[in-house]
Amino acid sequence: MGIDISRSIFSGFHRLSLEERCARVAAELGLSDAELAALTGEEGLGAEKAYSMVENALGYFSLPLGLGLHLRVNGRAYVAPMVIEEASVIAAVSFAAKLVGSAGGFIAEAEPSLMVGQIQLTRYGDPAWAQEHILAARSELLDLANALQPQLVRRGGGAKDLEVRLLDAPEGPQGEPLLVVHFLIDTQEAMGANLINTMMEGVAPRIEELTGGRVFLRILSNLADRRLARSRCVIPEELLSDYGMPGADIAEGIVQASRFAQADPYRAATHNKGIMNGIDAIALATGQDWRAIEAGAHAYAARTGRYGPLSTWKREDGNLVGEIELPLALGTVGGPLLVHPGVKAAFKVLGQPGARELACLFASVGLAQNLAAVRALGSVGIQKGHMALHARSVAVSAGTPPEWVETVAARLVQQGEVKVDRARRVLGELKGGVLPFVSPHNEDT
Ligand SMILES: CC(C)(COP(=O)([O-])OP(=O)([O-])OC[C@H]1O[C@@H](n2cnc3c(N)ncnc32)[C@H](O)[C@@H]1OP(=O)([O-])[O-])[C@@H](O)C(=O)NCCC(=O)NCCSC(=O)C[C@@](C)(O)CC(=O)[O-]
Ligand SMILES: NC(=O)C1=CN([C@@H]2O[C@H](COP(=O)(O)OP(=O)(O)OC[C@H]3O[C@@H](n4cnc5c(N)ncnc54)[C@H](OP(=O)(O)O)[C@@H]3O)[C@@H](O)[C@H]2O)C=CC1
Repeated sequence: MGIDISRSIFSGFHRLSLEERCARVAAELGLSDAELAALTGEEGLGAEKAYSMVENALGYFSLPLGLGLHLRVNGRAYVAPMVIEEASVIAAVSFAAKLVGSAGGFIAEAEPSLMVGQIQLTRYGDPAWAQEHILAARSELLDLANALQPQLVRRGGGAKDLEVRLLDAPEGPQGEPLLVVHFLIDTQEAMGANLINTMMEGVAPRIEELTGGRVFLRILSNLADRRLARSRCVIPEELLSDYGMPGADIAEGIVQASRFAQADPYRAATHNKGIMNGIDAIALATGQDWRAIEAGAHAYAARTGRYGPLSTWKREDGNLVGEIELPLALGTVGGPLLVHPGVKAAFKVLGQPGARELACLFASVGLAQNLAAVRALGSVGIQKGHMALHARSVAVSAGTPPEWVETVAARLVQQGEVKVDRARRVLGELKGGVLPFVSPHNEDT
């Protein structure tokens, strides 16, 4: 199932009330009452399911879920469920997606689901001899690994190759070099950690037999650099004009942000945090292992030995061109995907994508979030858009009743001080009848 973005059915969605949003989403995406209830959290995980998922469970914990809108990737339109506690991220993704959509959308690709399983071998004697013996048994070892996951092999996946790596000992030349066997495993629709770990534990004894060495660790690597996803967008500069500034100036600010991130790891960390704002949020909504995604992304950002940005921006022939590349080990089967009703509903909203299609979408969401942030940072600054939206949570933190939240938030933005103390004062003035009341949903924040 896909949605037709050309009808702009979700334009102005943020101006609707909660009830109107639910009705619109259910109607446009064909959600049943049960699916809608699962998505909104009304019929969520439940204590019993939580009990089966983690240890010492007491219950479950809620976070806001919103929809990233206007996303167009490889010609297909998506509504992206996003779970996040931070204001302005979902607005930013939707904003940038709308902008990129008006220029044709994102073009993305994702590599097959090839992951690395690692086996650490010690006390093997001569490194060249051990390496030779392992490589000579390559077919036997791959067959052994595959015999442990016959279903995966039947689906076209499984262990495809192995490599032997010799690494310098961390203690220096006096230490034994580290010998690490890498199995390259196609995990198909699974993220793959459990599949791989089973294989690594199963083949390790044979590696000990072959070399007379001793195996210690047997585990996947989260640096999933054989499972990269890439997304790209090309935006004519005139589409960028805003805040009374020409598009060329906005594009220049974005390119300067990119140069800054390329030159300075201090900036690159924040640049990538912005990217992960979007990716983590859709990862949570779709039940992914977001720690694995985070670990992979940052390790990849440091692959050259110097931490750098996951995305870059340049100006080319009157266009702004953005590109992102990162490892994305995603699953559409297994784990919480079967258990959590909200995750199942999120997949329905996304049109049941496969793992590689999902990775194309994740990369595009990351690039969209990055575009919105660097566009603001390189022009008017982040606070204008971000603090205006953050003001609503500040108003709630100050104890503002729901019907007054918009009024208090608007006042905080107007006064240029988005703080809880100030919100309490504004609330006091409202209660004392000093300020007029503004109804929610009838004005932009
Ligand atoms: C906040 C905006 C989008 C406003 O921008 P705007 O110009 O007021 O937006 P607009 O009124 O032109 O609306 C355009 C579209 O944006 C969306 N939109 C617009 N407003 C809303 C809203 N209230 N709720 C939901 N969606 C909204 C919405 O999709 C709308 O289209 P429509 O659906 O109406 O046809 C803009 O100022 C912006 O993108 N700012 C950047 C915000 C940002 O990046 N936040 C991330 C958190 S900051 C951070 O943690 C990361 C950082 C910054 O440190 C990373 C880094 O340093 O690189
Ligand atoms: N470092 C890390 O990142 C670690 C992460 N984890 C956790 O591991 C979990 C992910 O491991 P993963 O192995 O993906 O999950 P699962 O253990 O849930 O395995 C996925 C299952 O899906 C089944 N399956 C059905 N259809 C397919 C298909 N088309 N392609 C592939 N598999 C299919 C496979 O079973 P069958 O082939 O038998 O049908 C497989 O057992 C996450 O919960 C993660 O948090 C665990 C340890 C470490």
